[in-house]
Amino acid sequence: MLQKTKEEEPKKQLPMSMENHKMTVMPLPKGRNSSIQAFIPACDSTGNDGDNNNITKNLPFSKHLHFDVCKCNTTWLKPTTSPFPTQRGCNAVDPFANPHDRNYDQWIIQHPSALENFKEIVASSKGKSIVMFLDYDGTLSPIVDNPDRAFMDDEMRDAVREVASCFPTAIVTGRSRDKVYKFVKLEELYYAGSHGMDIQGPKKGPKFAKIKEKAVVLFQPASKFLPLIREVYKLLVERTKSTPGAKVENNKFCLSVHFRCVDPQKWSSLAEQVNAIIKEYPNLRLTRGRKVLEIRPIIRWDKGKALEFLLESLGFADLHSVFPIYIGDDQSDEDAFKVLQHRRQGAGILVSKSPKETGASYSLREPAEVMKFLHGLVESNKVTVN
Ligand SMILES: O=P(O)(O)OC[C@H]1O[C@H](O[C@H]2O[C@H](CO)[C@@H](O)[C@H](O)[C@H]2O)[C@H](O)[C@@H](O)[C@@H]1O
Repeated sequence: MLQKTKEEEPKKQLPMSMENHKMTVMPLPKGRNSSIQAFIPACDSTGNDGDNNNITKNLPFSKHLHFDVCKCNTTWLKPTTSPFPTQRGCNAVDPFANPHDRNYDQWIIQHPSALENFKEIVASSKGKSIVMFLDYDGTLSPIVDNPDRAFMDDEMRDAVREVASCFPTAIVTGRSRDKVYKFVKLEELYYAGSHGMDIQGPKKGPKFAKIKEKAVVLFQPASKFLPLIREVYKLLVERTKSTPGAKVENNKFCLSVHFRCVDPQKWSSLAEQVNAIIKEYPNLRLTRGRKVLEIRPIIRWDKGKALEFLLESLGFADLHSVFPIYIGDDQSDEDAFKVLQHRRQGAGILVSKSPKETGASYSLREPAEVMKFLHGLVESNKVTVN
């Protein structure tokens, strides 16, 4: 049964153009069991760790060819011209590789390394203003068992600080804004917490000429859901406490139920518990991340909408003069990749070591590569400026 939901319009003090952004109702998964299954990740035969639920084998090559930057079909035959050495060298397919590697090798042709194609990305951004969007978990910090200890190291912080000194930079995360700020600790950034439902501009005034000072003070399109979220948080804590390892995280406008430390035999019953609660609340919906179930208000506001909102608020609505770069690792980041695909603008970069169905044009394997990429951008900006 498709759940009938009320269409919720965020109350706005929005830029005029945002008023045209239609909210659409997200259909919830059909049927009890199918919805539960939809949220239970399974390890695949290639030995992936179960985070990557969208692993697809033998992806059709034409599926995600919405590249803003030129990606000639034959570039993979050439050795890399990137200044960055990578683990995999060039992208040529090895016909004798084992099936898992072959899947990766095919996938990487569609989503080539942002490091190996660094010059291409920079060339595409030439004459345009880069705006950086960075997810947090799995992108700036490694995935760890305890979400309260997902610290970002100082080297990464320096890299983000430097990038933010060159380009407007936003952290876009499922975490609460306060919590991610405690991890990142940089005042000069934009923060979009709770999957973009809690946006705040930099505490330190941005120095970019084009940006109106404090263009975004605070934007919280889901604020009226706050009492509901608090209520459901308590319920979830109460009802999941019998499942060892389960952890409920309050992300202010959304909630996370972590099952990374839960015995896989108990994943299904945990998902049933969560699902049963969500069924009682038609104004909430369930999505899935890396070993986490995410409970959010029904409004169609996500990381993609947050990206559009920030671009417009920053005065960067003009498609031709702006080059947004979005880096993220999780399912929720796909909403932002889709926006870039749709606008045929900028570059979406997925952080993943294994093939995943994605709307991102490029890939990076892990946070360490994200850091190299950020350093590269800073260096290339110095060359441009000087
Ligand atoms: O949008 P993000 O910044 O990627 O946030 C998505 C979720 O990230 C966090 O959970 C993930 O990272 C944890 C720490 O490494 C890990 O233990 C967990 O399994 C991952 O799903 C965060 O704790 C969640 O609330 C966010 O929804």
